Amino acid sequence: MSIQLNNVSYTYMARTPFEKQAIKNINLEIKKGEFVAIIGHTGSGKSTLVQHLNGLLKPTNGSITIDEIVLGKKDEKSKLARKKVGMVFQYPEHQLFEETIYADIAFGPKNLGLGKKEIDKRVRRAMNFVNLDYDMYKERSPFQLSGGQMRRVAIAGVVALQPDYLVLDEPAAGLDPCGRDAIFNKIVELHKKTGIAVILVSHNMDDVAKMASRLIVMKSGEVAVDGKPADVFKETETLVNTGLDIPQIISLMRALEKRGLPVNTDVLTINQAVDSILSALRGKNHAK
Ligand SMILES: Nc1ncnc2c1ncn2[C@@H]1O[C@H](COP(=O)(O)OP(=O)(O)OP(=O)(O)O)[C@@H](O)[C@H]1O
Repeated sequence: MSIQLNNVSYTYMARTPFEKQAIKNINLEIKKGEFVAIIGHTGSGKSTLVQHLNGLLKPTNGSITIDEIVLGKKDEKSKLARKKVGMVFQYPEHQLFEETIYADIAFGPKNLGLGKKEIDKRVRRAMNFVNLDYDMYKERSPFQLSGGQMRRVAIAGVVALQPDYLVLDEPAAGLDPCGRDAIFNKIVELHKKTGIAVILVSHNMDDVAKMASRLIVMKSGEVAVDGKPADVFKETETLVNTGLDIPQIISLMRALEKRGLPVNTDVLTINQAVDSILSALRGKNHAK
């Protein structure tokens, strides 16, 4: 079970004087259950790429399959396959439009043709998931909420669809550090609890290093590197050429290693770094 992109290219305003090729010859497979981050400089083609994953954009060349169903045909199978992919756009709160939070979250499940009982169950679960108290918030207008809360309602609306693949395009853009952490913790929790595949677009290496088990680095519309975070961060030259920084935690570990402390430079989290530094220091003390 996977989403496959076979030699996918996309050109905006094709065959006009303004045409712009945004992605070129992309071959990728994203399997069910993966946590993939797509990272790259602004304009590298990340948003264009992910808008292909649920058939929102149709490739100028190449093809996309979801669980072996080819997208783009107007048949029932293709429509059902697209519904397996939930999409949270940049600034999703701009897409809230119903009068109540309940109605906004229920909108997608209603469109799936689900019954009232099932819709209610999903709305409750989705609100609970994003930490919005059902009884307190269900009748409120989404437009009376803070930016972070509006964002949570928008994410709940996609979660309520119970997709197999969840695509999030910069879901924490514009939020303060607390809001960012809250959103990212929820995404990680959802992934762990349900096994949903997460495809997360980000500019920020530090954010994705902690969460994703695979990084896809985009440069000028192409995939520059694709692999496990620790392996991707070893491609320092490519990353620098791509305009990306390696995570600060890895820079720190490399600096310590250069100064003679035998630390593990593959660590991705603060806890791993602390453990590695402590054990390197203990080793040094033993050697004395
Ligand atoms: N609607 C559009 N019409 C014309 N060109 C576009 C359009 N959307 C994007 N582009 C161009 O396609 C290229 C890739 O854009 P895209 O938005 O996919 O990049 P991105 O990596 O997601 O950037 P960002 O991080 O800034 O969101 C850019 O050169 C951009 O200017």
